[in-house]
Amino acid sequence: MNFNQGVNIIMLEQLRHEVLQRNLELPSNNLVVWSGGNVSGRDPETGYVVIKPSGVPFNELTEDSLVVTDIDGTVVEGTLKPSVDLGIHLHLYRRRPDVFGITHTHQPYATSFALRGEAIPAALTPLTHLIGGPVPCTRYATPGDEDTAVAILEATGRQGWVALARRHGVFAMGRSASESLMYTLYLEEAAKTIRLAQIAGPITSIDEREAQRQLHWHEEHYGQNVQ
Ligand SMILES: O=C(CO)[C@@H](O)[C@H](O)COP(=O)(O)O
Repeated sequence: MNFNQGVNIIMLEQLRHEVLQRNLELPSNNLVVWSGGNVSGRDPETGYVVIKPSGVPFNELTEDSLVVTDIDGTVVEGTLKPSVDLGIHLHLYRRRPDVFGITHTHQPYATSFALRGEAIPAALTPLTHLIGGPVPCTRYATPGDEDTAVAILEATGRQGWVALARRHGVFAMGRSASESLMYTLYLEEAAKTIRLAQIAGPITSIDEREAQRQLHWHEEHYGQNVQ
């Protein structure tokens, strides 16, 4: 075994661990039930993608049950059939070199907007800090079909991270599997708060320039990895 192979194996082990943990956080955060939804991650060195197997309930998932494929969908490791949404994940990875993790959920509050074909308005922090504008809703695409990825990219443009798939759920991209999950969690919190506020009456969005100002402020000041 040469050194490079050793590094790759360690990196994929780390990625497997991260992808398993993020998948397990889908049902524990009420973003999906049973075996719905999925998380994947892309290894920056090999370009391989680690994804959940199809139809396996989350309480039966293990690191060994995850499937590793190349960017064309050829299985390079794993004995189970990959997620039915693999083609959507791979299409997004091919078109977005900055994306290294994808989370797909059926989270109820955000999906209530997707069902109505409505964007989630940029109405409050922390969503505005993270997204800096409304979360768009795609045109209809058949669930599971790669066309869903085409519709997502139409809605997000080249830089957006999150879209509502019409009559389906949420797809979030990130610089890692963990970051993509984070977007879905903050999105669900915001969607729930907006739905609760809407019971009392209509709500308004934050002004576009102020939402962008919040996004940039957050990038410059929030967390430990800033000056
Ligand atoms: O919404 C869909 C079907 O498009 C999926 O999210 C399924 O709910 C989960 O599929 P697997 O990842 O288990 O194949």
